Amino acid sequence: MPTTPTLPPLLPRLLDTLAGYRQQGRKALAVLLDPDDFAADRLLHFVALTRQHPIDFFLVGGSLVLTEHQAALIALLKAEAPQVPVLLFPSHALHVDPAADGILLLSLISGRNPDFLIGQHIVAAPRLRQSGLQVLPTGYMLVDSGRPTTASYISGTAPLPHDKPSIAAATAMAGEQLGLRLMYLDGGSGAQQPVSAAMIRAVRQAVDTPLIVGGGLNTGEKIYTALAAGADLVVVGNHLERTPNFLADAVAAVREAEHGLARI
Ligand SMILES: CC(C)=CCC/C(C)=C/CC/C(C)=C/CC/C(C)=C/COP(=O)(O)OP(=O)(O)O
Ligand SMILES: O=P(O)(O)OC[C@@H](O)CO
Ligand SMILES: [Mg+2]
Repeated sequence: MPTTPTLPPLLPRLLDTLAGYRQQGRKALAVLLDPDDFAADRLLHFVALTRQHPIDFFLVGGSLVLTEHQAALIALLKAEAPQVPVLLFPSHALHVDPAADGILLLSLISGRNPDFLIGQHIVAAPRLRQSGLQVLPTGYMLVDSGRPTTASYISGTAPLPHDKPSIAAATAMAGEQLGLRLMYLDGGSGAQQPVSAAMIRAVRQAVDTPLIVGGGLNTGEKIYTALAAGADLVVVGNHLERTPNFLADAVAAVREAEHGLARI
């Protein structure tokens, strides 16, 4: 007798977890690892650090991504830190890998490039369905950070103006009305200046979804500011790649923001 295929749950567990953070005022930290900068010995050292200074998620992604690098990176994370969920942060339909736990299914709503709004998603959809990955539909907004970033260049889109919180708020509002469940404000990898507190506050007030903020968060102060302005989850990539010991400061800043302590 043919079996009825089981459809994935409407609200995946990871999305539930993030929505829960928002309701409980819990703040979270994700570390972005770029598969193309994969070096097993450095990674092992970094994962050991995360045992002393626990993080909430690993994000795995980059603008190019050679498949075997991504697979090796996920395998290492699953072997060494099985308790930390691994979320794909893809820039292309080719980057779907069922070995991760979930995927930030980004729709680049700050841009006007149909391929990154819906095109890549159509190509990825059957493989995503088959993969069993938890799908987290995410409104992805690139924000001008003073210079072109890899993501703005690769996507061929103009980022949101840095000093226009109201445009970011309306963009997020439209994304939420279209059914997106997370919002991600990103200054872009290696941003010169992070997304402003005013913009984070405006988006926070405009939507009810959990809010992710990343790009150029390279001091505890910047992390604290982003969280205090309303981010639920901050993402740190480049600075931790270069300076793994920054993890202690990053985790401390997240805990301070969570407890509403004033920074000295
Ligand atoms: C539907 C699927 C599966 C994919 C499409 C996903 C979309 C729409 C992506 C939005 C646009 C985009 C190109 C995002 C890039 C996100 C990313 C992985 C940034 C990290 O950039 P790096 O390549 O690490 O930058 P650097 O290494 O140069 O600092
Ligand atoms: O590498 P950084 O600048 O920390 O940025 C992380 C992430 O938000 C990039 O998309
Ligand atoms: Mg990178």
